[in-house]
Amino acid sequence: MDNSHRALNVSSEIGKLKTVLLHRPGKELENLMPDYLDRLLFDDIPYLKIAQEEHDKFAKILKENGVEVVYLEELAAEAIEDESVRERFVEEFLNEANVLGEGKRRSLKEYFKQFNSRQLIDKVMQGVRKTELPRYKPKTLTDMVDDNYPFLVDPMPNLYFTRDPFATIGTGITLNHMKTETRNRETIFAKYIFENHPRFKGEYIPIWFNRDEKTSLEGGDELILNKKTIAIGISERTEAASIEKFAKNILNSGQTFEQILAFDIPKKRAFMHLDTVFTMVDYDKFTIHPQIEGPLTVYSITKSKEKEDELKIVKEEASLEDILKKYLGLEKVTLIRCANGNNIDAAREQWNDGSNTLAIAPGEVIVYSRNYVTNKILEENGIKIHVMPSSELSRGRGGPRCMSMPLIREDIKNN
Ligand SMILES: NC(=O)NCCC[C@H](N)C(=O)O
Repeated sequence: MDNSHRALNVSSEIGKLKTVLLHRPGKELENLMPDYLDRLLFDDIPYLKIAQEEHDKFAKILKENGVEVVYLEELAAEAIEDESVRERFVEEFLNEANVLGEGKRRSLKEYFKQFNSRQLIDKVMQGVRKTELPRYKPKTLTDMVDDNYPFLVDPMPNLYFTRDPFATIGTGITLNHMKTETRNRETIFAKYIFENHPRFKGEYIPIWFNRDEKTSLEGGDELILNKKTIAIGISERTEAASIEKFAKNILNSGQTFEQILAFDIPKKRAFMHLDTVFTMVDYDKFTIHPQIEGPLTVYSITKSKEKEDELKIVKEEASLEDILKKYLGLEKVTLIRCANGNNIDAAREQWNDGSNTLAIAPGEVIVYSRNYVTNKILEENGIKIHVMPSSELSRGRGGPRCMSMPLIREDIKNN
C-alpha cells in the first residue's frame, strides 16, 4: 500500500525521516521550582537560554538532513484559530488543569482574552502564576482559601518530550492516556491538532488508543520495529491492560501490523520508558542498556487463529537476540550495549539517555554529546552519528528520541 501522500505515515523506527514534530522549550522551564520538581517529573532546573540553543541545534541537524521540522506550539495555535474552537479549547483546558473556583475560572478566561492563538498556546504551556492575576474576584470558598501555592495553572515543562503524549503508528495515532496528571494535560494539544488543523482535518486519522482510557500508555514505550512488528514497553508508565486494548485495535485494523512484542522492563525512574533502555538504529542493530538484559521478559502478541477478537499471548523463552531474529526475520542481530557494558559508564550514560538515539535513516542517528563512550561504540558498529549539545536538555531525563515525534518516515523496502 502506498501511503507516501498521507499526512501521517510511520511504518518503521529507522526509515528516512521526512517530517518530525518538536516543541522548542519555553518559559514553562522557568516555572520549575525545587519544591515541585518530583511531581513535575524533573530532577533539576535547566537554564532556558542554553536549553533553547541546544534545541535549535537539534532542529538544525534535522533540517540539514532533509527533515521537515514542525513545532507543536505552531500547529496547536493554527488548530485553534477559529474562535469557537478556541473557546472550547480554553474550557477543556481549564477543566483538565483542575482549576476549581468560579472566580478563578472567570478571571483566567478574561485574562486569556488578550492573547492571540499563538500567545494563548504559549501561556497555557507556561502556566499562570498567581501574581499575574492579583485581583481576581473570589466567588466561592475554593477561591477564597489561599493555599499559598504560587500557580493558578501549573506549567507543563515536559512538553519538549514530544515522543510521549501521542505516537504515530502507521497512518494513525495512539492519543495517549498518560500515567501522571502533570503529563496527561499535554495530550490536549494533539487532540485539537488532529481534530482541527488543516494539515490533518481532511484526512481520516484512525485512533488506536484514546486519551479517555483508564489505563496508561506513553509514546516512549512504542517502537515500530518493522511494518509487521511493534515493540511496546510494560514499564513505569505503560500498563499491560493498555497494550491488550491497543493490540486488539491495531491487529484488526487492516494496517500491515501482525505482531506485538511486549517488553516487560523494570519499573523505575531511570528506565521510565522502553526507549530509555532500548532503541533501533539499523535494520539489525539495536542500542540496549545492559541492566535490563537480565530482568527482561518478552511476550509476543498475535491474533488468535481459533477465536476471532481474541489475542494469542506467548511468554518468549529465547534470548533477546533470538526473539528479534525470529520476529523480524533476520539472520543476525547486533545489540550495542550502552558504554560497551561497563557498569559505571553505562549507568551514567543511560541516566543521560545514552540509549535514546533518534534514527533519521537506517544506520544514521542523532545522539547527545555527553554520552561519548556509547557514541564511540555506535560508530565502531558502523552507525553514522550526528552529535548535538546536551548540558541542559538532558536535565529533563530524555534524549533525542524522546524529544521528537516522527509524523512521516519513508517506507523501508522489503521491511
Ligand atoms: N520517552 C521518554 O523517555 N521521554 C522522556 C520523558 C521525560 C520526562 N521528564 C518524564 O518523566 O516524563
